[in-house]
Amino acid sequence: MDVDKMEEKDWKYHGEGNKSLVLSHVQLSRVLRLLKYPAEDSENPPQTVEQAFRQIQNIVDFSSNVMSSLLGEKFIHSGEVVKLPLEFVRQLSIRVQHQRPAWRCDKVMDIYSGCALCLPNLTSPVLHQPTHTPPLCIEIKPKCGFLPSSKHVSKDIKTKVCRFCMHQHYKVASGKWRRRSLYCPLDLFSGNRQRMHFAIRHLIEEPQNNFKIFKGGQCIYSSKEGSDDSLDLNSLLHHLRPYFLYGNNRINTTSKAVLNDFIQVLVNALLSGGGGGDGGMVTERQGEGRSFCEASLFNKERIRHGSQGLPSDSVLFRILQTQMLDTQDIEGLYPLYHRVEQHLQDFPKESVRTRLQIDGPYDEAFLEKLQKCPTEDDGSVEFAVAKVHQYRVAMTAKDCSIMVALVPSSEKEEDDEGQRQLRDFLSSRPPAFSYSVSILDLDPKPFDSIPRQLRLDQKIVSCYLRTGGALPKGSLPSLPGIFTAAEREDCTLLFHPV
Ligand SMILES: O=P(O)(O)O[C@@H]1[C@@H](OP(=O)(O)O)[C@H](OP(=O)(O)O)[C@H](O)[C@H](OP(=O)(O)O)[C@H]1OP(=O)(O)O
Ligand SMILES: Nc1ncnc2c1ncn2[C@@H]1O[C@H](COP(=O)(O)OP(=O)(O)OP(=O)(O)O)[C@@H](O)[C@H]1O
Repeated sequence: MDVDKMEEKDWKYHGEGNKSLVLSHVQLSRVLRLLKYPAEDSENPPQTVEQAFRQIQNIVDFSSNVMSSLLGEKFIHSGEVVKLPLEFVRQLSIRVQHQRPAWRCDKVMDIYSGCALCLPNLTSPVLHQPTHTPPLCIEIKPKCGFLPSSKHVSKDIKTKVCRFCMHQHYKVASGKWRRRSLYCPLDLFSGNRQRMHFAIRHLIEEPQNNFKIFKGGQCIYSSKEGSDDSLDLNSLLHHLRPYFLYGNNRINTTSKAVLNDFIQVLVNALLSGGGGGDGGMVTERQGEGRSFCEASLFNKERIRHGSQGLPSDSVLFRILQTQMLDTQDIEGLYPLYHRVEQHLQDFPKESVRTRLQIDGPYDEAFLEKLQKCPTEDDGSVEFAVAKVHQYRVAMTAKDCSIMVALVPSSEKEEDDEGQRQLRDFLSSRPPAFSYSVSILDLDPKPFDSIPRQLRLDQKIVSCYLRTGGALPKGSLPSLPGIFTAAEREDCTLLFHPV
């Protein structure tokens, strides 16, 4: 990308999270990810250009040297740091301001450093040929997929109800979201198609910041964050229908069938090895007790084919394994964090912080530290720091997103259109898609975010225990058309035999 020839008109607002704002190129399959700062800092940049550059380089290094090795290279696009003309950044910041959701405007885009991360645009993959049907890209932020079993967990409820489901109560109580999502990550990570299907329906019903759909690079379905606007399922179905018309269903494809087929294709991609293909070996998951959340509405008695587990080359398996590097739970980790903190206070030289790689560099030595961490605590600062590093990596895996790009198989790939239709007709299967699976948002979590984690954990658990898992009236999702009353009663009605 030639940064000297950058023109504002070629870039548009694409999206944002808590700490970065993303712009996409109108023609090239590229995005620029810029840092955000608290609005109070908008007059004075909170860090120097060198620090901003280092922060973004750290993101690239962490993704390419650490997360890529744990999650699998094939899923990762680490990108590169670019230095943009300041005037270009300032003009863009003004141009995109009105498109930003109000609830994200407590932070402003960094207009001082000119540093940004340049990445492939995962919502308009290059494998798409412009003449054909645009790709559908589905973004899922799955969050934590297991229940802790650490001996340090002090509240029994944490071993029964997953963090996401408990957190929903806190989010509704604190006004972050008006309605509770009934999505449960443990269902998505189960590897059981029925449970995964159930989980995805709940993501569609109440997407919050966990689910988005893009068509040809445009976001066509997401929560209108902070607003009470109801979601438009009919509009979504209108977009999806052309992708799922096939065989004898060409005319009479019901909304339910379209949605079921869409979810089935998505589940296939999530269980696959990441780029076409059939998935490979099925690996047994951890003990059943850790993989069911008591707050999930999925009726576990109804599982028809037992728990299949996740294929070891699937994106969900890799993410879950990395999340499970959090072996101590925040309650067990905090004293180890405290040991490191104490050591840094006792030896305040910068060289100590550097030797322990508290703020990077995120290189092979960092990866080795966390991979070679002994199982027994010998009381050393090295043990504590390795556990903290593992925890931070697990945090990143608990907060990353998956992007699944679905491209309808082109006529070329399908030997002959007529034959394809006949095959679809005979098999009553949805049409074929090629797909690619990527993981985004693999930033390192700062060392000093750990005390906040402990406080948040305590707030979430005490809120859940205080309310007994009950929610205020009207805070349950109610998107017409996703679940009928009967389906809520019996989720097994939802599924095609597979
Ligand atoms: O703590 P959590 O689980 O609420 O996760 C935070 C996310 O909230 P969520 O619950 O997904 O809505 C939060 O997402 P939102 O701002 O709510 O969209 C961020 O991803 C935050 O990460 P960071 O501080 O920006 O690096 C996330 O913080 P970390 O815990 O990953 O630091
Ligand atoms: N490479 C990419 N291609 C396409 N879209 C992207 C890409 N990277 C990010 N996005 C979009 O921009 C949004 C914000 O990006 P991202 O999740 O990285 O921000 P963040 O501030 O790190 O989020 P968080 O709130 O989790 O900290 C994403 O949800 C996604 O929709």
